[in-house]
Amino acid sequence: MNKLYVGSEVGQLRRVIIHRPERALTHLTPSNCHELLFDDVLAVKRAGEEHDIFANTLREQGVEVLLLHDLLSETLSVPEAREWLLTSQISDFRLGGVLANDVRCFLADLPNQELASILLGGLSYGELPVQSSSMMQGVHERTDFVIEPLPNHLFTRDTSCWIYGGVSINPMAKPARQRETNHLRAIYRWHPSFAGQGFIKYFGDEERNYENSTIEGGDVLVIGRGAVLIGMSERTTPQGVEQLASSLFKRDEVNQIIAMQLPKHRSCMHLDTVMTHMREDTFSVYPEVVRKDVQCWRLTGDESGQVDVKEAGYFVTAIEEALDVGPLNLITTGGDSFESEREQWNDANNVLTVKPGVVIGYERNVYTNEKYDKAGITVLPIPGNELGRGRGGARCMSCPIERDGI
Ligand SMILES: NC(=O)NCCC[C@H](N)C(=O)O
Repeated sequence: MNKLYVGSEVGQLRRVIIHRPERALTHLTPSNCHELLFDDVLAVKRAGEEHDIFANTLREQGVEVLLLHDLLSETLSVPEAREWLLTSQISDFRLGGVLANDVRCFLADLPNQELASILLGGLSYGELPVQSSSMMQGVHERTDFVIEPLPNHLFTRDTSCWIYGGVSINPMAKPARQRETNHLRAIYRWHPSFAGQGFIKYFGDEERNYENSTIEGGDVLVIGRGAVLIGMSERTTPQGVEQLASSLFKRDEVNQIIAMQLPKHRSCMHLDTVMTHMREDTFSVYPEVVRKDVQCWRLTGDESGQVDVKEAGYFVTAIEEALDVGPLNLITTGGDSFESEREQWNDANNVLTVKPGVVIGYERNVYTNEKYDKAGITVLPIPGNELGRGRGGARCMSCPIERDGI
């Protein structure tokens, strides 16, 4: 077993968790998709095929691919994990004691793969083969959910993120994603690839109300040399950043955090939708958002967990200093202003670097990909006409658990 460690954004990628979307997508409808943070319904079979191409592109680059569905099923074979997941995901507070108990009894008899599929993909009242005495069944339609689907598990980047020798298991900002976190808590606690592997859990492993301290991994860039770049976006709050920072400094895993303020818009819901790292001295940026005047702070601290915050001026200079490189090469979204706005929306800036200067990106972003090519960045193109409707690209769809430093 190799070490669980993510030393950068751009070093050789070695192992990654991704999620092939299946059952959850079959539950997406025009009436519920916006609440579930998708802009449209997807062609389910085609989305799976697109995802298979993504997975194979990673494998061809020598990356070991772990599938979230398999990890969850394997975790469910540990009796304590099964018990914990059934109690926490099908809680009495969520469904009322009577229905929760009936649903848990039904689920407890299912094989691991099938149970994982329902936990990830949801269960409607019409699909529940149990007649409960609970009032809940009486007051709900067949298409209402007993267990809400979690289609955004597709974006494994966000729910947990590895930073050097440990992981943050993230309290998510939006209700549609909050149940995802327990799946990752269970996997990291009980799955044999993780249990007892001696990695650090920086933040989010406790079952408690984290209130406003939310973090999502799309905002966290492990830029290397002990530095971390974090976006404070629609999802990640300054309170969340300070909590994570304190734990990172306490464990002595990080020497500085650069925190950037972002507008609270869906088009830039996470930092990685407007900025990704492609080579040690090269970033992709969407210039409409990643502007010179964004507010930026440098956080430092020590093993007491105390965090010191100072204004850091221009974020590019802060990154150059942290990495001891310069000047940084910023490749902006391609095309005229119409084209670049359209391509950013379709995740042209959200590429996954597999090794320095080699990235996976959606093939549809022709203007931006051309600019990458001209700058000497190799784009391994994947189709994303279906997957992209969830508003995430290759970086969003991957959770690296093992990657070299720079
Ligand atoms: N890192 C990312 O930007 N992830 C994409 C998340 C898309 C998802 N539909 C969401 O709204 O959370």
